[in-house]
Amino acid sequence: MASILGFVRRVSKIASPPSVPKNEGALKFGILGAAAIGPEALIKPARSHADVVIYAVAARDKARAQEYADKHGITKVHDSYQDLLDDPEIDVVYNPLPNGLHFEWTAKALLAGKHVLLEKPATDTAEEARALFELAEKQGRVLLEAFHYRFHPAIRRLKEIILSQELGNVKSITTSLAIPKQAFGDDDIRYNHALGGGAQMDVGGYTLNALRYLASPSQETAVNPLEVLSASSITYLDPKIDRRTTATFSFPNDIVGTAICDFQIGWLDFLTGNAIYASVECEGGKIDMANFLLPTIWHSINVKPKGGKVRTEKVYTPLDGAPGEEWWTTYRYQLETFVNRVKGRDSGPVWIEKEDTLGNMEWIERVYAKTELGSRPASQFKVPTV
Ligand SMILES: NC(=O)C1=CN([C@@H]2O[C@H](COP(=O)(O)OP(=O)(O)OC[C@H]3O[C@@H](n4cnc5c(N)ncnc54)[C@H](OP(=O)(O)O)[C@@H]3O)[C@@H](O)[C@H]2O)C=CC1
Ligand SMILES: O=C1OC[C@@H](O)[C@H](O)[C@H]1O
Repeated sequence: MASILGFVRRVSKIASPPSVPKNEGALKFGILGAAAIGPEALIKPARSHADVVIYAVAARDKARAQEYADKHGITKVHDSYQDLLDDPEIDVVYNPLPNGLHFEWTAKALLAGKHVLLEKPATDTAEEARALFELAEKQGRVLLEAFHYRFHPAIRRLKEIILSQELGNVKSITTSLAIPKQAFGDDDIRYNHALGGGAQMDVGGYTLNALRYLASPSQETAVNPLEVLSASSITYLDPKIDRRTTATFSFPNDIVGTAICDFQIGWLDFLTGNAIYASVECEGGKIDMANFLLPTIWHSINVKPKGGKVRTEKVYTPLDGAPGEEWWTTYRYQLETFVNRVKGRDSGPVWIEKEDTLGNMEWIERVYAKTELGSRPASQFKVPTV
């Protein structure tokens, strides 16, 4: 009963988070594109953050941007993406454009002197991601690839249990992120090769990132695989667009990792726990985490010692006493840390470092090399010398 009440309380607060008065000097964010993900990933989380104002939006069609602004209480509507970047009032740019446009518009935002919260995957290629981080360093600006799930205390607790060696050494890890069939129409950006589509680019970025994080020997870092052992895809609409990819990797310390991503699983599989999970096989038993992606809604971490009793843990607030509420989404935790970084405050232990992003992009490309679908096309945009 208590857990049902907790679920209802969290879900209603996620849907309608409380608003707080804004501080003087709050960061002004501008959003590129009237993106579907904007409200969940930034606009709603910002309501409860005193140092964040969602100030401006621009879309290719101004009427669409105006509609988005009216709906979400955004003050300023710009005529174009570039106009938004040229607005001196804006401190931070949120880039939720299609993957194939991440490189160009993040580079332009950094060149305009903005900090950037960049949707995953960072770019189409590792080389592009490296160029963005080099530019961010030159410009002295914060750049974060928004792997939001890493900021939630639940995934950190899973990692802590692994590192405690309670069940001994890790032998293998499987991560899965699958979306029900009807979620995306055939015209979705995810099925568009020129825009950087494909399951491995999208949901597969998380499953790879989670493998790299859970296989690493320390709480704060991710480790790169040694090799893609096998990879196979089911394509859809376009011979280069994977709607499902399964890849296995060897990792240091004799760990084998399997990452499964899919845009089209059946509802029954989705609703019965076969869609979003991380499963860690250790010498002395198994640890399963259901819903590592959006744990605020609901999750469970089941620790199953061989021949022993199963223990279930659920973690909604940081165990180290850092700020957090049980209804904070992964995006809200991420925003807290991002703002602290931009403001030059102590931002705590969690961050997606440059090398983490570069590793993810490199190994996404290696999976596409193994399946022979090939990397997504690099941007034509050339970063001017600064
Ligand atoms: N962190 C997370 O949980 C999630 C992250 N994402 C990531 O966010 C990004 C956007 O995803 P999502 O919001 O679902 O996508 P949308 O389909 O809503 O597209 C985002 C925006 O892209 C703009 N756009 C610019 N050029 C094009 C073009 N040629 N074709 C189509 N759209 C274009 C549109 O802007 P305009 O309004 O100007 O027309 C649109 O609003 C992706 O990188 C995705 O991986 C997505 C979902 C969840
Ligand atoms: O969180 C997510 O879930 C659904 C995906 O397609 C999306 O792009 C991703 O970021």
